Amino acid sequence: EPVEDKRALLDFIDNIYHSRNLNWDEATSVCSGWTGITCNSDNSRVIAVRLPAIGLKGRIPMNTLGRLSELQILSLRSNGISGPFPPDLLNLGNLTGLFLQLNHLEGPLPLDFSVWKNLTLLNLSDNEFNGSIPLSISNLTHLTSLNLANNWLSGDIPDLDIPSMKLLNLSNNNLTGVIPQSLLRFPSSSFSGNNVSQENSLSPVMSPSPAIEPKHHTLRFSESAILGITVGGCAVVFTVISLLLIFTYKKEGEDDRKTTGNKKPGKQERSSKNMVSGNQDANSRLTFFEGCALAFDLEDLLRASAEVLGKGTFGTTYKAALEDATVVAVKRLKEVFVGRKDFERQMETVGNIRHENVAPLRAYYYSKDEKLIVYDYFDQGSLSSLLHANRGEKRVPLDWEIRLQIATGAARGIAYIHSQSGGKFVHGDIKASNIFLNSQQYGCVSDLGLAILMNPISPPVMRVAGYRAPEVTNTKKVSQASDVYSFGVVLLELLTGKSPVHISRGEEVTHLVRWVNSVVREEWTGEVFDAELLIYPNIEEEMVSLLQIGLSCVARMPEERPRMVDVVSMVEDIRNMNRGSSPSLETRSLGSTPTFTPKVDDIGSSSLHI
Ligand SMILES: Nc1ncnc2c1ncn2[C@@H]1O[C@H](COP(=O)(O)OP(=O)(O)OP(=O)(O)O)[C@@H](O)[C@H]1O
Repeated sequence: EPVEDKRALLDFIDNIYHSRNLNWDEATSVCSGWTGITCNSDNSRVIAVRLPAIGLKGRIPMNTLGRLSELQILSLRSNGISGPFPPDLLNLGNLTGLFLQLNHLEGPLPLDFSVWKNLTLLNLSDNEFNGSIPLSISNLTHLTSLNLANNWLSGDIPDLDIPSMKLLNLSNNNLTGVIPQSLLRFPSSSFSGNNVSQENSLSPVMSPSPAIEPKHHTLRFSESAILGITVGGCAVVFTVISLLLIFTYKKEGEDDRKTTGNKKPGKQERSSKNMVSGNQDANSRLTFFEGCALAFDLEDLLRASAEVLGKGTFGTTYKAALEDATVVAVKRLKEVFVGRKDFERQMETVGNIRHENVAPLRAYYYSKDEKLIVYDYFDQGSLSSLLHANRGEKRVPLDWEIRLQIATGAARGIAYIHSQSGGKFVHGDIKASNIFLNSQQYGCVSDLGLAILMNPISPPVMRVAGYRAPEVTNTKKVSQASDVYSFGVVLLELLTGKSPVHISRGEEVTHLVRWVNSVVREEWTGEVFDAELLIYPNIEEEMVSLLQIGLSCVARMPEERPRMVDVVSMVEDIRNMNRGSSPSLETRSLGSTPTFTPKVDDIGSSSLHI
């Protein structure tokens, strides 16, 4: 526990106004989930403070943050910090990233930037800084990105000859004179909104730039173009999250411009963005859940690099990489059926569900045009991709141990979900693409509670239909029993390696539940298991046990399915049973499940023969 750093942080937060509550409790460890705080690997020092859009107002108190001498990243963007450049920050000699954009800082920039010799990312844009750009910035030999746009900086642009610099934005200031030769590799947009020229330079025409364009420039794509890309299922990296929000911004920005006569367009855009991302406008902001260590705002999402992960029933999901290296999954919901109140109520319920086998909902955003939800990003992919992707030569088999852990974890997660809201909560969309691996490599369920927000008459696509219980004819009819059915299909998928609806023998479409039932009836049980599993010794009995559980879950009549808590103990018993004495394979039948006996009519009375 870095006691000194903790004290410094408490001194900081106790002495500055902030409208969003933080979970910085003196009684808890600063390194164990304090919002926006990251410690080093042995928890001896705080190395990152990220507090964007928490409604900070006023000056940064003296002798507070400056005591965090090992700090590498400081992000206080999108707040209402005012006054001169905080002198305290000059003590942070180990900073690699400093993000103070979108505040109300004023006066000159610090004269000597050499104190931050390790700085790679510097963003002081969208403030009210004036005076000239200090030449000492050129001493920052590791700098890769410099953004001073939308300030009131004046005078000549100094010769910032920094070979590592890939991104430069000095636009919308009052800079004059000639662009130095060393900066001509950057696009003209880096200097727009100033009174600068390229005259007198050796090359009269801008040379093609090897530098990366600032990401927010991609805002000029049209929504329809992006939707086209999305529908095309393209997985190339785009800066598209920004586009999800552009209409909201555009509208407000336009209104702003109509009502003010300011000739600095950048600043007007800024204020409209602030209104959306700040905390004042309760109607359109990202709402975070208690205990969430993530700290970013819409502004950050706007700038994020985003990759389309896939398009599902409820919308499109993106992997968004924020400037500070935080990676999240953002789901853009389409056709939300309910109004704001119901949506928020459901989000609050879901957001407060915390269990190691339930993917935590981190934040949501609701406006008339956009509904977004933010989750942690799971970098191993979903159970669906683990099972079905790369079935060719490059395939890494999903071993039995992990499959059993996925089943156990997901079952526990669903059982926990069912215990919420007075034992009435329904997931509504259990399927392999909504199950991920948690840090212990157990299953973890995501996307809970979305089904009832969506249009109840949307027809299920075939992929989804395979998981849907027979009685669910529209999304309003989902129930805990239908979750159990869907989980049963997931178990069958885990065991067979086959999708719930798959093509077999050429064109013929096979429904997994029917296929497994018929193979079992024919007493060819051994045929159902994924060939990948057959290489593991001594797991037949466990596979058969899991198959029994799966088949009991997919019973046709809802009342004949086990409850999820029973499923959990049955799945857990598979391992317990194996450790103790267990009946031999020959003597076990489908009807011998310890805690639940499925009806013979549904699954047949035949013994399982391998
Ligand atoms: N938090 C996440 N981390 C990593 N990948 C994710 C995350 N959430 C979703 N995905 C993946 O993104 C893709 C699209 O997900 P999405 O939830 O939009 O659709 P789906 O799960 O296929 O269908 P549905 O919308 O019906 O649940 C899927 O492959 C899913 O596994």
